[in-house]
Amino acid sequence: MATDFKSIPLIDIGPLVEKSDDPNLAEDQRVAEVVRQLDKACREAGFFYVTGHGIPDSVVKEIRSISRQFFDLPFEEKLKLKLSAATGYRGYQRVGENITKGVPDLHEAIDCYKEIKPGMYGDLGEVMEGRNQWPSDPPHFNKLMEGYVNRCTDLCRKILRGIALALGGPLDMFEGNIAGDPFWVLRIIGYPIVCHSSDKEMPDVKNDVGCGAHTDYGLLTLVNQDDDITALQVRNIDGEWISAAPVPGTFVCNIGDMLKILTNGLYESTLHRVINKSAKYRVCVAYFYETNYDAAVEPLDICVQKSGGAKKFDGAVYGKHLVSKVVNNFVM
Ligand SMILES: N=C(N)NCCCC[C@H](N)C(=O)O
Ligand SMILES: O=C(O)CCC(=O)C(=O)O
Ligand SMILES: [Fe+2]
Repeated sequence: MATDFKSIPLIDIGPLVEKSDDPNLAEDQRVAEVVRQLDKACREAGFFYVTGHGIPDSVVKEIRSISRQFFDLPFEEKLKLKLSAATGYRGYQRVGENITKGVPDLHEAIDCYKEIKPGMYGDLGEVMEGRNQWPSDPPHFNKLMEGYVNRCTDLCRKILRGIALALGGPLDMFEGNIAGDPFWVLRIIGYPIVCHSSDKEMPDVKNDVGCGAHTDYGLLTLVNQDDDITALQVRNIDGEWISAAPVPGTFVCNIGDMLKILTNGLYESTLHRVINKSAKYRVCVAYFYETNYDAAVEPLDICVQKSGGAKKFDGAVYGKHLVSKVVNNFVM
């Protein structure tokens, strides 16, 4: 459960990352300390920074800088990648096109999802079927992002092995039917500065909130945010908004709805929002590590036992949860 946390903890997960494929992981004292910190952070805030993650800073920065290059393009160029139901909701959305709780958000973005081939998941997958739409310039945009997705996938699998231990379960607790074949989402997001009125990219956006309060949908999110702008805010149990100010070299990592269900609420998917009050356009690339697309997610027995013995949440099929969000996320 979220608490009245006032700041977001920072965890050096180096020992876990180095040893994550070692079958004796659980016996390592440095790993045990990381696991203890993960448990505390997940219980208290559902948000934490990670260092020692092993993804080179040069890669993390390049991902943001080529994203910024894309957002700098003329609107007409960006529109060539326009997202629609026909593209499987993959591609570019202009400022104000994404809505959160009925209000248009002050951000533009490219949404990408793991490929779903026609018929792969039957009716469950149909809405999300399609291939991603990548900018053609710079030519290596696609390769760079795909490489980044692979690194993030690998990192999240390792963090989840730590979380499995934190919950007192076996190392592979989230593999197999849960996330042995994890789905992923990548959102490349730009948050304009708040001001001007008659920009054609922002027809009717009277809102100055970059992204309204929401929870993420899957297991774990990795936020790669600009180093010099504080905009992401996390809500604590008293309703206070705690800033996740950038800490260079780290990712902000947070828990999604599927991990809340699996843990029977021991860990919560914490509400967060984004407000860019700075004088600079903000770039963020958010990677979402999800369960298998067709996973039927239910509270894990071990977590039910640890939380009083009663199931607090109904089960959910991840793909259904995603589709129910995605089809309501856009005004098009
Ligand atoms: N895949 C994820 N988590 N995307 C987060 C987007 C949050 C905003 C969205 N309009 C909403 O209301 O959910
Ligand atoms: O821009 C950010 O810092 C976070 C974005 C976010 O919460 C999301 O896309 O789900
Ligand atoms: Fe989010």
